[in-house]
Amino acid sequence: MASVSIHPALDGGVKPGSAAFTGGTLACACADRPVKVAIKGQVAHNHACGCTKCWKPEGAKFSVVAVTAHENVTVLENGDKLAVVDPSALIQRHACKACGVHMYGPVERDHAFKGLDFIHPERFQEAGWAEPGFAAFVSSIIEAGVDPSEMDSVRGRLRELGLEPYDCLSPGLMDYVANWVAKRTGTAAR
Ligand SMILES: N[C@@H](CCC(=O)N[C@@H](CSCO)C(=O)NCC(=O)O)C(=O)O
Ligand SMILES: [Zn+2]
Ligand SMILES: [Zn+2]
Repeated sequence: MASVSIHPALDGGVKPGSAAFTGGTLACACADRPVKVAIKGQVAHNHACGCTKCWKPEGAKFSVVAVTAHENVTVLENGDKLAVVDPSALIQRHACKACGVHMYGPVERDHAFKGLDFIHPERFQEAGWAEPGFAAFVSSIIEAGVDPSEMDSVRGRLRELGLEPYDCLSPGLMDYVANWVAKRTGTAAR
């Protein structure tokens, strides 16, 4: 039986990134006047995300999403096509109004991720972006309509691809967020 599809860029195996990648240009899916956004440097914390809020290509169960510092993000072309998907969300996802691709999503609110922008490296016109290292918000794919009976095969396939499945973020990132809160409340050990 064919294995369950996770994402078209991952189904054939996770392609390792290149140490020589110094950034590139993200392009939306429009043939006419595509939105282009320059990203300086390699991306960080790349992961597959099963949440309903991240942009996914048609038919994909997961998105591929990473972060970069906001200062590394520059809208190059056709920025007039961008609109914020959900102004009340932590991540201010700027999407192309014509094709729906999310181009960058800054976190501006007081939060552990403030100053970071979420981007979708599969939209880079260049190869070499750092590969995803884990899968986040896996149970959330049920919210998008996946049958709960499929979850064992989804988690099994993610493990086969080397993407450990978590139902929130990875333990390292969850610890980072919790310690940011502990520092705020004065209870942090260090
Ligand atoms: N079950 C919800 C989860 C949505 C969610 O919390 N998403 C995470 C991960 S996005 C990339 O890692 C998050 O941090 N969201 C903040 C935001 O969306 O602003 C669902 O599936 O909708
Ligand atoms: Zn577009
Ligand atoms: Zn997400």
